Order: sequence, then C-alpha cells, then structure tokens
Amino acid sequence: MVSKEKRIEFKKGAFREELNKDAEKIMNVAEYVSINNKALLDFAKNNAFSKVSLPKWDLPVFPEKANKATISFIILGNTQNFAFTDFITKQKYVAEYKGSDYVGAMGMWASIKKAIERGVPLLDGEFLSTISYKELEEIYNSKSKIPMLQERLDILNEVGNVLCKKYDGKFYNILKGYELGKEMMFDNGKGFVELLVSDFPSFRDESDYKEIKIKFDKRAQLTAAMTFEKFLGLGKNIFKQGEEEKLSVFADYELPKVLNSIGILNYNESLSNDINNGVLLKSGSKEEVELRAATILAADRIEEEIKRFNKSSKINQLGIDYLLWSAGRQIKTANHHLTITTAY
Ligand SMILES: Nc1nc2c(c(CN[C@H]3C=C[C@H](O)[C@@H]3O)cn2[C@@H]2O[C@H](COP(=O)(O)O)[C@@H](O)[C@H]2O)c(=O)[nH]1
Repeated sequence: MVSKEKRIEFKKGAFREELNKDAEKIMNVAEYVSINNKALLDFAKNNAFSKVSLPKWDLPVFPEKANKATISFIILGNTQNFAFTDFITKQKYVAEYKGSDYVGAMGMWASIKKAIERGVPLLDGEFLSTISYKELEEIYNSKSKIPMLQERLDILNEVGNVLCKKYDGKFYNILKGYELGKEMMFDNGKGFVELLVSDFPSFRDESDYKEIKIKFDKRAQLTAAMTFEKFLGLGKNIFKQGEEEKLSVFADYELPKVLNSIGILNYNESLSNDINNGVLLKSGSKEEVELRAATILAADRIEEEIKRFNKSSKINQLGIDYLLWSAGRQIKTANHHLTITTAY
C-alpha cells in the first residue's frame, strides 16, 4: 500500500520535488531569512477551510476566448513578465488601456494587447526576431517608462529566432498538439514548462547558492498556470488532469513581501533594513536566493499543513499562490525587495 506521504510526493512530480528539496537545503544554512513555524501553522489553521478561488485572467487586458491566439498571448506576455518597479524612482509602470490605468504587470499586459489590436504582429516569431528598440519603446510608451527595455528587447529577439527555428514561428506550437485534456506541463523534458526552459534561454531561471543549484523557473511556470487558469475559467481543461499539482508558487517579489508581513518569513536586521530602504539586492546574492527559496518552502509547507487541518482540502500551490498574492494587494505599506533581474 502507498502511504499518504508518498501519494502527496508522487503528485508533486519530479520538478517540484527537486525544487522543494533544494529550497530546504538552502534554508537549512540560510543567514538572512528564516521561516517562523508558529506563524506558518497559525496561517494554515486560519485558512484551512477558506474557499480559495483561482484567477480567471478576465481583466480587459487579456483576450476573452480560450484558443490558440490566447495561448500565444500568454506566452508572449510571460517573456516580458518581470521588473515593473523603476529601480531609481521606485514608481510602478502604468499604462492606459480603453480609458483605465493598469499598474505593474497588468500595465505590461495592457500595452501588448493594445499593440496587437492596432496591428503590430507581436505574436509572429519572424517579426519578433527583428523588432527594434524604437518599435518596442513605442509599444510600452504610455503613462510611464517600463524598466529594462533593452533586456525586454533582447528577449523578444531571442524568442523570435527560436520560434522561427523550432516552432514554425508560432508560440502556440510549443504546446504540442493543442488537444484538450491531453497537454502536459512536465513530461520527461517534453512538457510545456520544460520546453519553455530548455528551448528559450531567457526562460531559464536558476541560481547557485554555495554548491546548491536551484531552479525556480518562475516565468515558465506562470505561463503554464495562466494557460491552465484561463482555459479553466471558460470551462475547458487544456492540460491532463492533475498536471497543475506539479507547479510551485511563483517566486517573485510580491510573495516574500506578503509572507514577511504576516510573520511567516523573518529577516535579519541587515536584510530588513535593505528592503525597507529600497537598497538593491544583487541578483544571485545570498539574500535574494534565500528570499525565493524561503517563499517556495513556506508555500509548500502551508499546503501540507492546510491538508493536515482539513483532510478533504484539495488546495494546491496555485491556490496558495493566489491566496498570498491577493493578501499582498491589501498591503500598501511594506516595500518589496528590489533586484535587477529578468526572472520576475
Ligand atoms: N506569485 C505571483 N506573482 C504574480 C502574479 C501576478 C498576477 N496576479 C493577478 C492574477 C489575477 C489577479 O487579478 C492578479 O492581479 C503577477 N505576478 C508577478 O508579480 C510581479 C508584478 O507585481 P506588480 O509589479 O505589483 O504588478 C511580477 O513578477 C509578476 O509576474 C500572481 O498571481 N502570483
């Protein structure tokens, strides 16, 4: 007979298992960040019976239908889904779309939707492989300037080239056969998340911490999650049942902010001062990797604890992510950490 512990492990899949293990190794020797078990248990207990919904990605900045063009749009946006706070002014990117202002990541989605609607062929690999700085600047030009424009451009050029070489110039071809209920996120190297990371260097999101290599793959996992949730919101499952259980939370700058605010992540004095004062944390620094590793581990433990308190809970990391993310929107006072990176 398979024990309950084993069953949970099996459902997580190899990627998430490895990520959790590496996060745990890092947190065992961490210097700047620690997890407060009491706060974690309290949070799990208080949320064990909460009704958790998943995002439907139905704001006007997203396409309305569940089809191939929507899949392409979601992948395109996730090539650009990082760094929305200006590193000097600390202001968030703001873009206007159909009379409303969209802030941060939503501003980015607004700008690419607006460009596609006025005929810029942003879903076409060939166009992306040669899109220029000026053209991209024009696309993002709105109420403020988007950070890291050159990096965004380099990524689009790279992605365009790979699409032309391997995917007939089309994003949606990365999702093999477009067969409802059949697609895999992880499939021995051939799943959707795995192909994004292996074929597109800019999706690779890994860090070295002492001798530990940890793969967060935030943008690649978020691409799969958004695709899953967008389709689900319209009553369709594009992926094979259970694939979503293999995803971790998305290790960005928002989740550690929330986890710290509710006492689950504790920072030492120097890290706490740096974040409060808006000091940049170097990409790949111990501080930055610990923040991300702690986020992954804490979210995984919250799921385990919720399931201990509520044996019939079906919550997974997508639910935990949305629970924390939504909590973050209410926290207006705390700073998130600032790192110059294309990962998140
Ligand atoms: N873990 C996690 N990270 C998420 C999201 C979302 C989108 N949530 C929407 C989904 C439905 C609702 O309507 C929400 O609004 C964005 N991010 C990441 O945060 C950063 C941007 O932050 P800011 O500058 O403030 O926009 C950036 O790295 C972005 O990729 C999430 O759900 N989980």
